[in-house]
Formats: sequence, structure tokens, C-alpha cells
Amino acid sequence: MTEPRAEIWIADDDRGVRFVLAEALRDAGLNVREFGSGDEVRAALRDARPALLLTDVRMPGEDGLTLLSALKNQGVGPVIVMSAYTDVATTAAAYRAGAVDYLAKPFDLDQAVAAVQRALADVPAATAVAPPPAPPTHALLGESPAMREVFRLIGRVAASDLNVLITGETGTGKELVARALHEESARRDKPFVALNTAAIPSELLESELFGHEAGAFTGATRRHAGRFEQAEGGTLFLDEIGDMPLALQTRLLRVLAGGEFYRVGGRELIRGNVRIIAATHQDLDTRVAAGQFRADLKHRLDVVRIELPALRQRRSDIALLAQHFLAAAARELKLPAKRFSKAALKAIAQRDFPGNVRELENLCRRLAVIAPGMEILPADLGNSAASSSAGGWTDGLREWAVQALADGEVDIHTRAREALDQTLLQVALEAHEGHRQHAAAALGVGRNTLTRKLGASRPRRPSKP
Ligand SMILES: Nc1ncnc2c1ncn2[C@@H]1O[C@H](COP(=O)(O)OP(=O)(O)OP(=O)(O)O)[C@@H](O)[C@H]1O
Repeated sequence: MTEPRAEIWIADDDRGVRFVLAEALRDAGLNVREFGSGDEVRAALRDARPALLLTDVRMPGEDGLTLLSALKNQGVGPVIVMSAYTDVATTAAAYRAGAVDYLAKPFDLDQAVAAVQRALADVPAATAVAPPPAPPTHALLGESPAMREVFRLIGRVAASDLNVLITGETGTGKELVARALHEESARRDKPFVALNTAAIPSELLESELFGHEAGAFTGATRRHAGRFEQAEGGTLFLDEIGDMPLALQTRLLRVLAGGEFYRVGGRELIRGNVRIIAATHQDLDTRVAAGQFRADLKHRLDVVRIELPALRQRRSDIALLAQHFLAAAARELKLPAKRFSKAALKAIAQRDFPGNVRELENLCRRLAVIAPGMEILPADLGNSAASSSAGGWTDGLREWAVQALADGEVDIHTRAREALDQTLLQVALEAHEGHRQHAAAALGVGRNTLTRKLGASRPRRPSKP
């Protein structure tokens, strides 16, 4: 028998995985012992302890995560979990159960050896708290390497109280990621409060955030708890943080630095315990450089950055998401469940989706309602998507552009885009009796986008959003 404390244990029911991994670790000069199940590991623990354990999640008998929880306080070294399941729930459960790292199968052997060496070098850090697991209420889907990396990052930072900045184009799932971070954290039983900075008139934003006392300003008849207070003990999600006015940025920075604030018109100092997750579709560095965003606030918020790729940059997720949204729409609207033909799925995956996942979701909802057959064909997509063949209006546009260029006009792209936006927004708002959320959904854009575009054309009204 080899020295127990110097051993690396591998538990995996797949002999092939065990074998190549063991060989690679031995090549790196480590002592390795192999196990085919969690039960075998338990048995071996009667007279030995590993310096590090690498375990699969799904194994016959006891699974890897149960094994992991049972090993707590048993003097077992750091544990690395390996799994082909890279969804947020499994990844987060692994970290929660005390894993120090998570290897997504199939993994690169050099990467696995490096992870083992890193964990061995870092032994004192290998302790973790384990709040009771609760079923996640978010459903963040994706199998692309880019999304797996996002899940890994969520699993890794959810349990910490670090501020997180989520970046990505509109509709890429920033709010869903923020919810996942909350659900997977120890704060999950406390409130998750979201505030969309862009959707609230700037003059109301301060009292929305920090609350106000009765009589603080005209119209403030009662004391009002701000979002900071509502989120006490939980998570505050500040969406579209890039749009926050500078004066309020200064105030927010002070609160983040000191953890204390006053309500508007108030004298009582309130101490808050809130985790901040911020999101932006804009490039904050550019806004900092332009003097529109405080660099020091950016540093406070940008402790951990999660970048969500545009949907067109992870096309391998499109089919999965489309099928999910189609089935969800059928359930929700109580319609018969249609299916995509192979060709339709392929055609969808080739689209660009400027509105990202939200646009795909809207397309699937429309298809659930209007596609004629039980099987959705490529031809059905053309009818429901706003494509360039949407009618004769591009002919008129062409004429206008030819004339404008001939007249030597500059910047016609901006003008045309504004005209297009305003036309679509007005039509959609009229069709939905001014209801912004419905109008945005009908257009396949986010509510934030709609509000932003409306704001670009008219002065903001000091009313409720
Ligand atoms: N990976 C995903 N799996 C399942 N649903 C998703 C995923 N990403 C986004 N969605 C869905 O797409 C829609 C848009 O997501 P979300 O609101 O989180 O985007 P966002 O980036 O915050 O958008 P905005 O910048 O416009 O606020 C939501 O209905 C969300 O449930």
C-alpha cells in the first residue's frame, strides 16, 4: 500500500475516464488510486484518507454529490467534481457541497492535472459552507461552451457576497443570470429585488432606491421604503446601470462603501445588508472614458464580471432554446404541442437574432400560435419573423435613400433608424393601448430597449413607468 496522505483518489464508474486520468496524474508524479463507485470510496475511507478526491457526479449507487456531503469533516482533502452535466444547478450544488473545482466532461487532461495541482497547492482554502439545497426556480439553459463557462462562473461566485457585473446585449439573459446567482446563494430565502435604472425617470430614481420620508417632496404623502430596504438580507439587481445619472452614481458609491444610507428627507441612518448585482448592455469602460460613468463606482460593481455572449455567438444553443420556448408557450397558452422540423431548426439556428434570446422566445411564442401544422416548417418562419421581405416598405426606403444621398445629406442611417424605431414603437403602443410591456413583447424587443428608444425621442415624463 502507498502512503495514504499522498494519494489522489479518482471515483468514476467509467473505466476509460479513470484510466486516462490516472495515467495523466501519474505522469505528473502523483500517487493515484481508482474507485468504480462512491461505495468503494466509503469502504476505503475506513483506513485511509486521500490528499485529494476527484469524483464523478452520476455513478451507480451513491452519487458523487451525496458522497461529497458525507465526506465533510472527515479529513478528506479537497474534492474536484467531474461531470458531463454542466447546468447551473449541478455546478452550484457541487460547489455548495464543498467542491473546490468543477471539471466539465469531456475535459482536457492538462486542464485536469492543472486543476489537481492548483487544489493541492491551495489546501487551506478547501473548506466550504453548505446551506441546504433548494430547487432552483430559474431555468437558464445552454450547452454551448460559452454558456457552460457562464454556469461554472455562477456556481463559483453565487455563494460569495461579491458584487457581480453582468454584461451582454439586450435579451441575452442578464436578469436570469442575476436570479440564478441569487437562487444559488445563501440569500435565496430573502428577497430578490430588481430595479431598472433606464425605465425610471431620473428625478424619481433616488427615492426609488433609498426610499423617502413623508413630506420629503411634493407628493410624498407617506414614508416609502426604497429598493435597498426591500432587498434587505437579499439581492438588489440594478439593471441598465450605465444609464444611472452621475449624481446618483455618487450617492450609490457612498452607500456601497459605507453600507449605510438615509431615506430622502430622512434623518435616520439605515444600515443595509444587500448584495448588489448590476447589469449593463453598454460598455462601461467607454462611458467611464467619456466621463458619463464614475470609474470608482465601476470598480466597486465590477468585482466579478459575467459576460453573456450574443445568441449569434452561441448558435449551438439555438435549437435547444427554441424547442424549450415552443413547448413552454404551448403549455402556457394551453395549445397543442407543435414540433420543429429538422430543416426549420436548422434555418432558425442560422438567423442573427439582434434581440437575442428574447427575440427567439417571441418568435417561438408566435409560432406556437400561428404556424398552421403540427410540424413547423422553414416556410412558417418567414411568415412570422420580421424579415426584410416584410412588405413593399423597403422600396419606399430605397427611393428616399437614393434621393437623400443625391442631395448630399449625411448621417441618413441615424435618421432612418430613428424613423423606423419611432414608427414601430408608435404602432405597437397604439395596438396595445399604451401598455409598454405588451408593445415591447409584440415588437420582440426588451422593455428596456423600448423605454430607451422612447426616451431618445421625447423628454421623460415624471410619472410612474
Ligand atoms: N439561457 C437562457 N435559457 C432560458 N431562457 C433564457 C435564457 N436567456 C434568456 N432567456 C429568456 O429570455 C428573455 C430575456 O432574458 P433577460 O430578461 O434575462 O435578458 P436581459 O439581458 O436582462 O435583457 P435586457 O437587457 O433587455 O433587460 C427572458 O424571458 C428569459 O427568461
